[in-house]
Amino acid sequence: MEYILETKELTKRFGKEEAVSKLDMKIKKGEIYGFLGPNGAGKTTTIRILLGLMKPTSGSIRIFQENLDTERISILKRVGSLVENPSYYPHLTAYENLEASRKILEVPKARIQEVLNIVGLSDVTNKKVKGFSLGMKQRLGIANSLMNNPELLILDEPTNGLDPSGIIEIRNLINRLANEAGITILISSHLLSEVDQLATTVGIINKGKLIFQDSIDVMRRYAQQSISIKVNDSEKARNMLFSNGIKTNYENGRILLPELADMEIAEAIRILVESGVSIYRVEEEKRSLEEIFLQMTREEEDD
Ligand SMILES: Nc1ncnc2c1ncn2[C@@H]1O[C@H](COP(=O)(O)OP(=O)(O)OP(=O)(O)O)[C@@H](O)[C@H]1O
Repeated sequence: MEYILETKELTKRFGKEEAVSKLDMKIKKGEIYGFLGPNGAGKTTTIRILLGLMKPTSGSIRIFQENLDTERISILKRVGSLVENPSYYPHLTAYENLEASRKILEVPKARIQEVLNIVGLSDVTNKKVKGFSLGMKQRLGIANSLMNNPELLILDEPTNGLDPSGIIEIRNLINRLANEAGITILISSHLLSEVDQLATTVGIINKGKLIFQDSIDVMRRYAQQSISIKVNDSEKARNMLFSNGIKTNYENGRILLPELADMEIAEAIRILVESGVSIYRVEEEKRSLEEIFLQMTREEEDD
């Protein structure tokens, strides 16, 4: 498998603290990779390293199958990025702000109008940025990241602080960039809900470690239902089930059976009834993806 971006044992230490720890990140061409983790997990540090803004302590990075350490300039010409709190000239118009980066990137003037069209800001081309909403500023930031026609776009928390409609606008824009323009996108967020309808693959980072990296469908499978049973004597019930080869979990006063076939559930209930346990409730529980994400990051904390 060829990856457009691949890190090996990427590590960054600040003093004693390991902000990024042996990260093996793999991003395929054309996908939207959701890079998730709670605040302080190491997302921004990772992204800064991927953009060559910070040196890793150890480990390697390959982008477009080339070594970032030695081919930095030629690689970064093909990458677009939006990092936290982009700076603008508030008294300049959207056009003038993009003109400033156009000069640095040495791309044709026509590209400015093109990128403003792509992000849906063409009708405010000549309006001063100081009057823009946060969502418009983020879209301008994305327009700016597209100036060099990138093959890989790296967006650090592009929906942070936006209201629900702003989040949807950015989401639609990112979808179009991936599906119509074929750009590979890495998008970070501390909220799964912001990327779960967008990302094809998710990488979850917690305390500097990548604790999950797979397709969103695999993650969804974790969200499958379990059966929760409320009984009068849960210890006895769990022991009875265990001695019959059925492992259970215990949560909030309820016994949780994993994903089982109907016949197996029936068998479990029969065992309980025959051993004299009173059953008060049998319910199906479906965890949301968000709950799974929280649980994954919480379990690590308990270590
Ligand atoms: N320049 C630095 N010097 C020292 N420590 C740092 C530096 N930059 C980041 N850290 C630490 O590294 C850890 C990871 O921070 P990072 O900003 O990468 O997390 P994050 O996942 O991006 O979180 P957020 O969503 O809050 O930005 C934190 O504990 C942070 O305090």
